[in-house]
Amino acid sequence: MIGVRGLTKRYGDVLAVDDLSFDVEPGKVTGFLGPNGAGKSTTMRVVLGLDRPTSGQALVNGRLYTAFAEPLREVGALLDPGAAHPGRTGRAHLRVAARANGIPARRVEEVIERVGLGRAARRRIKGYSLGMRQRLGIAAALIGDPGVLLFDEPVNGLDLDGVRWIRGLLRQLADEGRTVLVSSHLLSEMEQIADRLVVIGRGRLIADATTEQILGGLGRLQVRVRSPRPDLLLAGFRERGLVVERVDEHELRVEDTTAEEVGRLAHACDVPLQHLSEVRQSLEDAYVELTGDSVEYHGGGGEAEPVPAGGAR
Ligand SMILES: Nc1ncnc2c1ncn2[C@@H]1O[C@H](COP(=O)(O)OP(=O)(O)OP(=O)(O)O)[C@@H](O)[C@H]1O
Repeated sequence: MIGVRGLTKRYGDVLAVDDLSFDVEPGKVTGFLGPNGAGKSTTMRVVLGLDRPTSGQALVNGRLYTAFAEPLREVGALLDPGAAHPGRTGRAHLRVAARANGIPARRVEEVIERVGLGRAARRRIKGYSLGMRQRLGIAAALIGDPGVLLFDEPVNGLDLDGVRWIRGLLRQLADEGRTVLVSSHLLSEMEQIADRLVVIGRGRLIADATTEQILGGLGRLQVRVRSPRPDLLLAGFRERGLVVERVDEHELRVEDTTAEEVGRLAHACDVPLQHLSEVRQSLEDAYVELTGDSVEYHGGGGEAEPVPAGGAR
């Protein structure tokens, strides 16, 4: 169990995490979703005692990380897969971590097997592919058999096999009753992995619910309508409080309604239609809209421009 309470973290002028509160429960994969710079890594670092909060706190099983005598037995984390000493073998790297935490050496062999590192464990880390480094990082996270696990962007840069393997592993770890928090900036990835989602932007909580609830609330229905008299339709729809946008000379897009409703209104306005269809906004578009005001930088074709306070786009 992880409990984040009123967590705020400032780095000088940068407010990385802003009064953030959420819980991560055992037995589920919880996705920690947000655009780049949203504050996911900072939050994870505070949970792991690697950064001090400016205010508020993050507890693991009701205690501060720094209060654990043998923290690797409580919490395991994959933060930076490049952190291992390149001259060591994978096995030696894991043995050092085990010894430092009073964990028996046989556990090293168990985790090597669990992550499928196999014979690569005998080789020096500098020769590892990204996928092997990732497996080694996960082996290190699992070494103390912890009940709480944090993975920061674990599928970044992996090929499809690696991505599938990580998905399967996260599911198994949750099914074993562990608390699993996994961060990503990709909704499409989280959709396939997470039971619950904690969505943040600019350090603030945007949504905290089951993946199903969040996805169900995204992707609004829009109606495309073509007519030789779009001006009349536009005025008629707006009069009835509908949100309408002009797509081109003859086509309008009406938000949050149904084709039936639009057809009825067009008939009431006595305007002929040439086309009427319902389109669901894509989840990616909806996610960008949801977190849009909170994105730290928006690409503007050339140099990225910082967004002024207030989040104007
Ligand atoms: N040590 C630091 N010093 C100064 N600013 C920092 C530091 N660490 C993070 N930040 C800033 O805090 C904000 C949140 O960063 P963080 O890395 O937590 O976001 P993130 O959601 O993990 O993003 P990403 O997906 O890009 O890793 C950013 O504006 C970042 O530049």
